[in-house]
Amino acid sequence: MRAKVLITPRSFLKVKEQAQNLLKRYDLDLIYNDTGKTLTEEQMLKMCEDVDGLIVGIDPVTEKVLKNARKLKAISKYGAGLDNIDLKTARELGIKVASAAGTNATSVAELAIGMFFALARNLAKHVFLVKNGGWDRIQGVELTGKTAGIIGLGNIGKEVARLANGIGMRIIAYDPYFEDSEFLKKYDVKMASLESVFKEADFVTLHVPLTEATAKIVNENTLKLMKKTAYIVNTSRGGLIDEDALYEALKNDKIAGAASDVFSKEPPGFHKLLTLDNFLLTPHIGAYTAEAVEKMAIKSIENLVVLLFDEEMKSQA
Ligand SMILES: NC(=O)c1ccc[n+]([C@@H]2O[C@H](COP(=O)([O-])OP(=O)(O)OC[C@H]3O[C@@H](n4cnc5c(N)ncnc54)[C@H](O)[C@@H]3O)[C@@H](O)[C@H]2O)c1
Ligand SMILES: O=C(O)CC[C@@H](O)C(=O)O
Repeated sequence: MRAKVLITPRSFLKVKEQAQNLLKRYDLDLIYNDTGKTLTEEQMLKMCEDVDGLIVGIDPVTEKVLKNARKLKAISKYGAGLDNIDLKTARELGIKVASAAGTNATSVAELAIGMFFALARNLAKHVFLVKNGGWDRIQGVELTGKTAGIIGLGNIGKEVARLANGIGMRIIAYDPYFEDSEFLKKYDVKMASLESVFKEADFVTLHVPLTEATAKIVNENTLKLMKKTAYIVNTSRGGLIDEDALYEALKNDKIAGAASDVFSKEPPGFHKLLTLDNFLLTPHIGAYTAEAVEKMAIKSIENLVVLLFDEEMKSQA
């Protein structure tokens, strides 16, 4: 019987033809999410009910969804973060999971560095000001010579380090699992404690996965360690920040500003952070580039084939 695969990411539709071409040698029925939105748990429950494989974006793959998906054998993440998948239940049910980490590292790192520049030169405020008839100038700061504090030195964190090094920033990083001393030498990165990163960095940037250990890693206590002139950038997951504590720190000018691509609830709807002009935001666009979309699609397809058929993808030549 043909295996059925649900493909949920909205941006996957942009490379649908290429994906179908890659998969044409396999006996698969492909079903797409054509709602134009991230699926809810209710929708996932129904749509996963009779599928053998899943290529998933940030839609919720909860315990309830997994237990209801009786035929599901493989989940291939279209992207890096696995926090939307209940990995413990998947393991218990024998459902295999793979990540496409690395495929969007350049795109996310470029957005993080873009946010450094936008914060340093008040780009959003200046655009708004001039479009509203003003011509005032807000003094900015240079990035050259400033300290980038990278929390999580994986695929994205390393790209941020490479780019920050190119700009002439001093780089410190916290990642207890990092072991590549050659990389540290090449890009002049100094490993530091989490506390030192918060204390010393002019730009703290988050690149850890959302787990029990990292949830609210930015909180009242860690924000208190930061310099009044420092900025925080989050292109990882909303749950890494205690958003109430960030609001208080920004509102009371305890730190200079923050930029976030991600929120604990997406879309955030009305959120008090959105009322602050030292808070920049984007709607989870980190991986939304032509290049990353293609790489995520190809890698998630390759991973699915390995998980479902236990083989490397057959050459398309
Ligand atoms: N905004 C977006 O669209 C977007 C796109 C891609 C990834 N992301 C997020 O970025 C995260 C990182 O992606 P990646 O590709 O770099 O992942 P990765 O797995 O390559 O790197 C994660 C790094 O975090 C480190 N780490 C894990 N737990 C830690 C802890 N408790 N303290 C410090 N370091 C810890 C790991 O050692 C690893 O080096 C993803 O998990 C995802 O949540 C967001
Ligand atoms: O589906 C997307 O576009 C985002 C995926 C991204 O958050 C990731 O974890 O790689």
